[in-house]
Amino acid sequence: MSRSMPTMSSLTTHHLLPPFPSDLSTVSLDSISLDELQSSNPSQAETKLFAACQDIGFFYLPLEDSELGRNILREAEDLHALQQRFFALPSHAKDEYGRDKVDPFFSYRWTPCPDGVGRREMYSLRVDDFLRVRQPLPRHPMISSIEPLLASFALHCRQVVQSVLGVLEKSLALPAGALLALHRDDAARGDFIALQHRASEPADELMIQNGEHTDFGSITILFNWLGGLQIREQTNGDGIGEWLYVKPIPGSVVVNLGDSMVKLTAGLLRSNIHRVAPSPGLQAGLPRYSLVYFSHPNDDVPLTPVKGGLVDAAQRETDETGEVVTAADWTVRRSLGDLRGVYTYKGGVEWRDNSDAVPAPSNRPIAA
Ligand SMILES: O=C(O)CCC(=O)C(=O)O
Ligand SMILES: [Fe+2]
Repeated sequence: MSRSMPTMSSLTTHHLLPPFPSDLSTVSLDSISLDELQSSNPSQAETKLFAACQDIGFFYLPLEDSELGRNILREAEDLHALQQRFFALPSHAKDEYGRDKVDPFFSYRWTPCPDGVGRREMYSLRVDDFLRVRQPLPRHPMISSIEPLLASFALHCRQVVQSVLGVLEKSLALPAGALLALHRDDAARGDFIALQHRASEPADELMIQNGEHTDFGSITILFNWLGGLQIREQTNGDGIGEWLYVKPIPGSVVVNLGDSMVKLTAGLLRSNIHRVAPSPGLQAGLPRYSLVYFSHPNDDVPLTPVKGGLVDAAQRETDETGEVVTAADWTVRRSLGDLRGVYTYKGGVEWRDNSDAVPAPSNRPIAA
C-alpha cells in the first residue's frame, strides 16, 4: 500500500467484526482520496488514478475526508443494516422478486452454496427506478420503504463516478465530456445497486474459480466488511500472478473498472479479473455481505472507442469480432450467459468453462 491506512473508522461497523488477518499477504492497491480528487490542485491524485486504471484497474478510495464521502459511508451502513434484514427473510418472500417474476437481470437471484444448504444471493436494484427515469419494476416492500435512501446513495455514488470519469477524460486528453456525456442522468442507464450475501460456506476451489470474472459496466464502487475479494498479484510482463486478498479498509471503498471502460478506450484502461474466496482467518465462517454500486454508460451507447486524445493514438483492437454492441446489449449478453467468461484487456472474451451447475450470484453469467 502506498501509505499507511487507518484500521478504524468512526463511521463504519468494521470494528464489530473479527479483524482481517495481519499476517496475510494482500494485493497492494494505490489509495486515492476523494478529497484530493475534488480539491483545487488534484494533479497528483489524478496521475495516481490514471496509472491505477491502466495498470491494475483497481484502487482504494478513502471517503472519510470529504463531506460527500462521509455521506456515502453513512448511507452504505444504513443499506448494510437493511441487507442483513432482507436476506434474513424466508426464501419464499425473496423468491417473489426473482428473475422469473420481475426481470431477468434487475431482480433477486441465488445459487446454492457448496454445502447445498445455504444460498449465495444477490438482489440487483435498478437505479433508474429510484430516480424515476423508468417505470419502477416490482420490488420488495422493504426496498420501497427506503427509496429516498437508495436514491440519495445512487446520486452520491454517481458523483464519485463522475469525478473518476472526469479524471480519466482529462488524463486521456479527450475532449471535455467524451466519457461524461455517455453517462447522462436523464436517459436510461443500466446502473444498479447490488445487495449481496453468501452464507458461511466451506472452501470449494472449483466454485471459487468459476466465480472469476470482470465487471461489465464502467465504474464499480465496492463496499466490503469482510475479506474475500481477490485479484491476481501483478507480475512483470505476461506472467500470471498468485491470487491475493484485497484487504477491506474501514472508511475506504474499492473502485474498479469494468469492460465498458476497456471498450470505450480501445484497451488503454483495464478491467481486471477478480473473484470472491472464503473470508480468511478469524473472519472465516461468518456470513459475508457486500454492497456494490455498478455504473454503466447509457443504454444506447455503442461500446466503441471514443474519439480523440490518447484513444485515437492507441490504434488497438478491443473486439476480435469487430461487432458493435450497445451498453444495454453488453449487459444482457455478459450477464445472462451468452458471453460466458472473462473479458480481457487485450480484447475479446476469454472462455471459462463455467459449468451451469455452479454459477455464482454476482456480476457475471448466472443460471439461477
Ligand atoms: O463481494 C465482493 O467483494 C465482490 C463482488 C463482485 O466482484 C461483484 O459482484 O462483481
Ligand atoms: Fe465484480
